Amino acid sequence: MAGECDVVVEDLRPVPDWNHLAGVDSGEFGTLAGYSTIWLARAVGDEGRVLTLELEETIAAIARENLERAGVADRVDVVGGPAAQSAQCLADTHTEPFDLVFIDADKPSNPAYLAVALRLTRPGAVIIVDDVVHDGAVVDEHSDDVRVRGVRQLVADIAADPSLEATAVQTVGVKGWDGLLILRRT
Ligand SMILES: C[S@@+](CC[C@H](N)C(=O)[O-])C[C@H]1O[C@@H](n2cnc3c(N)ncnc32)[C@H](O)[C@@H]1O
Repeated sequence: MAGECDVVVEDLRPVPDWNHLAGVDSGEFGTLAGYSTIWLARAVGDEGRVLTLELEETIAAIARENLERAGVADRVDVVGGPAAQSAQCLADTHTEPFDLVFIDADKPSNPAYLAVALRLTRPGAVIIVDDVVHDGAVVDEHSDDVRVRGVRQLVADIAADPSLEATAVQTVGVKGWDGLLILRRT
């Protein structure tokens, strides 16, 4: 690997060899303690793989422990570092596409995550983005909330891409972390 990928691969841990993957594979932006990762890992089954990207190495370590406890660590790779950079490295160096991507990291980066997720998936794949309603704040086109602006740009990018079908679903939330966007590559 060369250039920016050196930082991810050498400073953190090796990006796994995704060329061996078979069956259903999922990617995740934003791991935290691994709660959603465990659901993804159970969903992909014995033959599937999950790659999850987490900025903070200390948090990634907690997620790995939880994945061990849940009995799914053998099918998950937690990669520490900035998700956009790690995903870009994967897109540049591996061809194996994901069947499903879950985007749930820093919200201002949502447009960048969508762009690289499209490089890591093939037609028919599903991409899910969490927290896209923000208690209704996303309808305010003048909002200076960077999370809202990230979601609004994401939605605009999706609307401008005729190869994508998407819908947003409201969910119940009390802290402004609500709403799911589900999109499918046609
Ligand atoms: C909402 S939490 C993820 C929750 C998790 N997906 C779940 O549902 O259980 C967001 C996570 O994204 C991580 N994060 C924030 N900025 C990031 C970045 N630039 N790259 C990767 N991860 C990032 C945070 O450290 C945090 O752990």
